[in-house]
Amino acid sequence: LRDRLKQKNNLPLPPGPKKYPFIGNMLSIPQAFEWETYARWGRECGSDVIYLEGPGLSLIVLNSVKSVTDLLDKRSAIYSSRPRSTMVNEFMGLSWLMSSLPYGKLWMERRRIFHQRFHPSDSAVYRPRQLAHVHKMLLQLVKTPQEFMEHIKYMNGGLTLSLAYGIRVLSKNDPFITLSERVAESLQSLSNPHTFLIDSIPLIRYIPEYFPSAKRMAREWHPLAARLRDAPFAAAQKDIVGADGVATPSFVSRCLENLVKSEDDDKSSYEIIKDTAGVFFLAGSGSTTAAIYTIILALMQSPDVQAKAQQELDEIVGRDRLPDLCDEASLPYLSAVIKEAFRQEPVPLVSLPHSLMREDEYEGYRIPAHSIVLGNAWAMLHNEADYPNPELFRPERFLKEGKLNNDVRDPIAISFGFGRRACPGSHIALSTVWLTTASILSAFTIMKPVDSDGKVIEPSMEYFSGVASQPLPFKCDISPRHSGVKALIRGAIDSDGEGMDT
Ligand code: HEM
Repeated sequence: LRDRLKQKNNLPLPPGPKKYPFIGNMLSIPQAFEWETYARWGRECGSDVIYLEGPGLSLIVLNSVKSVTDLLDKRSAIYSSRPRSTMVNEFMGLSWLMSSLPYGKLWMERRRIFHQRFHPSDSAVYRPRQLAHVHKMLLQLVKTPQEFMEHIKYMNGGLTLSLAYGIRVLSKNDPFITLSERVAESLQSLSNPHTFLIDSIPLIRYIPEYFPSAKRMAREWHPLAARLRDAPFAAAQKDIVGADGVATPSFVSRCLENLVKSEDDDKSSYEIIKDTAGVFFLAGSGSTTAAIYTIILALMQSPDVQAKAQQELDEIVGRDRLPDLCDEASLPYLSAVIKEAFRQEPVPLVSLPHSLMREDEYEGYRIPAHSIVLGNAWAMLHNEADYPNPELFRPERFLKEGKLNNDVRDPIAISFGFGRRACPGSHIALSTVWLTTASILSAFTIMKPVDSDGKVIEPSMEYFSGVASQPLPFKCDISPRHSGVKALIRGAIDSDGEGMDT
């Protein structure tokens, strides 16, 4: 063993951009849109695995599907921890969040209960509520189409709150939605190495005054994170023991019922349920909303793509009903549109940071223990070899003879992360994205708005640079495709009826 370790220690580190004494690469890593720089450095070094360093920090960026599969998937037993973060755990008070827990018992307990209660095969639990929330959102689009971004955000927030806690949101200014938005904002910088650098200075936790921004974070974000975990859980518990004793079924209600049945009164069981519901709510709404905004923007920019998707919907679904999840397999063009949107603008451009649990060796390079490992989804999804002319929005690249072409790499397999830490909510996210896109396209036309002089207003196409990539607010003209749209939506809402409560 000693010989082997010695051998590994003699191996070179993977290549990377020029490093300076003491500070390594820290001055050259951009504060924003770093995925494009990582991809360029990879090309310049002729390697899909690059190494960057800073004081107390070693960072590995994986720019190819091969390296991600070899390391994060096949060696996930050692690549599945998360870096310990003073920023997230102590300043922000998010040490309970499953997505930042290190690999180990606490993470496994939470991940297990998530899978048990939201198993992909269990769509009967969430499908009725997805339909009900999407239909409600469609009606809002008829009434105030200019507020489409707000309606989509409320639909996703309402759906996750309903599934996790059985809580119904207010149609405006909902305190829980505002809370989750603020906590999500605080997490936006999480995959940028500058955040890790602050984490890598061990004394920082004792001197928060030294960093004014850290002090502000500690003061503002800590109570918000605690409220996010406690307040909706308390509301759900109150509902369960409410006046009529009838609670809306939810993740929390089912888990608590189970505890009562099993007479398991252990405090830690409550904590696991509370933490898991909290991460479901926080991780579930923002990223799905971001994906839908991207699709709407792409469809507005490509009227010909939109027209083809609508033609397919008219042929298969018709105009007498709204789409349902069971239509998905019959609508390959629409599936290709969604794949192309995930490819062109992946929601997390760089996956959440993984942490290597012990030293490793890959293709003749040494990967130091505790390295932070980032999968650069943007580089993989903009790779010319898999996706020629990657800058173009072209759903046809996924089709052959009118069917989905399985020979083209599926962007969905890259967009939701890797190995044991891959997104556990991907099936809910994908079905919500699909149903929302199909329903909006079947009922509405999305166009660029015009100003008072009749001039088309072009979107800036600018994106917010953070963990979840989302277009900056943009305007769009959404109008019903035919005169029967409102009645169709009202009919769907009437038949959902209990959907809100199943
Ligand atoms: C379009 C929407 C979504 C995208 C693109 C997305 C993507 C991701 C990615 C890339 C990761 C990190 C994976 C890694 O570390 O390799 C992740 C983690 C996670 N996601 Fe999602 N996600 C989405 C929606 C959701 C939804 C709807 C939920 C919950 C219902 C959810 C729950 C989680 C959780 C709990 C984690 C942390 C997993 C862990 O650390 O073990 N996500 N997601």
